[in-house]
Amino acid sequence: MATQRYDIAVIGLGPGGEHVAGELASAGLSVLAVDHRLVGGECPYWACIPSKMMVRAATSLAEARRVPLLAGATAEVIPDWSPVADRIRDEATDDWDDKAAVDRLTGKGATFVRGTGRVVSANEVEVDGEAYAIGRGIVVNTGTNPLIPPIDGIEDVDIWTNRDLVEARELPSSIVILGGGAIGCEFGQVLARFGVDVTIVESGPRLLSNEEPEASDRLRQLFEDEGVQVRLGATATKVSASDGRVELGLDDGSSVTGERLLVATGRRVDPAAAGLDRVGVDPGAHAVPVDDRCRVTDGVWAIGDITGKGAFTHVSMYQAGIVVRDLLGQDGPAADYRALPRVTFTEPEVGAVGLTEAQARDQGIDVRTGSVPIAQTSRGFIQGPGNEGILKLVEDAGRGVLVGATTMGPAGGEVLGALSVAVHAEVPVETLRSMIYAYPTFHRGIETALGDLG
Ligand SMILES: Cc1cc2nc3c(=O)[nH]c(=O)nc-3n(C[C@H](O)[C@H](O)[C@H](O)COP(=O)(O)OP(=O)(O)OC[C@H]3O[C@@H](n4cnc5c(N)ncnc54)[C@H](O)[C@@H]3O)c2cc1C
Ligand SMILES: NC(=O)c1ccc[n+]([C@@H]2O[C@H](COP(=O)([O-])OP(=O)(O)OC[C@H]3O[C@@H](n4cnc5c(N)ncnc54)[C@H](O)[C@@H]3O)[C@@H](O)[C@H]2O)c1
Repeated sequence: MATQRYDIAVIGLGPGGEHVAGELASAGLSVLAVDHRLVGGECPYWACIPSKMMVRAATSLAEARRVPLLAGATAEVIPDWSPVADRIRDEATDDWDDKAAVDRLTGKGATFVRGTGRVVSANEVEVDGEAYAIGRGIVVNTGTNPLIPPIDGIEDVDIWTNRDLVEARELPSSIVILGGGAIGCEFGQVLARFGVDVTIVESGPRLLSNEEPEASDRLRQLFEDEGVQVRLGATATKVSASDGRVELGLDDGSSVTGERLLVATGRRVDPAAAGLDRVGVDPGAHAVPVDDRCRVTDGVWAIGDITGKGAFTHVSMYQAGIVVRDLLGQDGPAADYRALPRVTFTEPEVGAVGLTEAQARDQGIDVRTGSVPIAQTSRGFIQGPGNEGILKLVEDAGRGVLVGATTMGPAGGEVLGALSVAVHAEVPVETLRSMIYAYPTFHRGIETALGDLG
């Protein structure tokens, strides 16, 4: 029997859950906010922020190595992981202490409980066995955990996930990375630039398989030029460890070895762990079904990676805003994922929004594409070393609007901004063609790619 009552329970305080709890408490509702680890979730402590600090450091090494090509001589650039590890501890994670975040949340009036929460019904939750009656709504933002594939021998090997690498004080001399998605590519390039011998093993035919093949192919080439070994279409059949090395056997009979094995093969959603099976969600679901207000059922909302709408912090925050409005009875647009932006922070950055060419064709859209290699633009020419990339547009020719774009190149994630507006607002291609694009910018490549649509 629940003796304590709240208007709202937020189970899991990833970026979106923390926002929902804070906003609703500030609006005067009584809010029970629950997390069994750190307030803020994966993003600030083991994901976006520390990984982008690593990228920042690795990019500075790459730029220093370009000095002889552009600006004279440098003393030898000697990579050292200590400043990165220190920055992650001191500036990003406060040594994995969330006191500041907890204070911020409770300062807004929420009650924070550190524990494992579970939905019991649409008006009751449980935290470590303690029951709470919930009057107005339960919001679930429990995120994901690294997915460990069932490879023969893997349970006997001390594998790394993103969490181990982010916490590492020292780097191994060599590493095998299983998975060539966003995590594998970002970390793989960082580690290679710090002198680690990196092998990426990807079971699919290309890196960043959700993005345009042109981007994947360029990235693979660049990685190989930097000394990263890329094994595509390779399935791991067994793994073992001995003498301080991990050996991964592959389906073609070959094997790869490294001091460490980093598993980056996607994420696992566990609806039942959050009690969502109690309100009708299939416990084996790979994503929690939600409507366009992120409702699972009457009285229960879900946001973030578990909804399968894009495992990004900006999706979690976007959905949080929708749920806050819904719970406060305010008007506002429903969720619309047509112009979902994403950026993989390799160098060059791979920015993308909306549909790829293949996805647009699969939807039966009358597709026209236009593209330009960044090196062929004025700014790319000026940039010289490090100017690799491509800008590609996907047009719905029937409607004369862009439905997708890829901005791979220096500052690719920033160039993406203009094209996110174009896709989101369905700006007519003719209007985009009539604009003035500043010279010589990277985004001016958009004009050239528009001219190439055909
Ligand atoms: C290495 C890496 C790099 C990334 N880089 C980027 C990036 O650059 N940009 C970007 O947009 N995204 C990035 N992401 C993805 C991003 O981290 C997630 O999309 C983001 O954290 C949002 O997740 P979420 O809202 O689902 O919750 P999460 O951040 O996963 O947080 C969920 C919270 O719920 C808690 N929890 C779980 N179960 C329970 C329970 N039963 N009871 C109580 N608490 C519970 C957990 O302790 C956790 O604090 C990256 C991910 C990784 C792994
Ligand atoms: N910059 C960013 O926004 C950013 C950065 C990192 C992670 N993320 C988010 O985190 C999520 C998880 O990242 P991720 O890289 O783990 O997942 P992912 O889904 O992006 O990539 C996983 C890759 O592993 C491969 N794979 C799966 N099983 C395999 C196996 N047994 N052997 C070899 N390869 C295998 C898949 O084919 C896929 O290419 C991403 O979906 C992304 O949304 C975002």
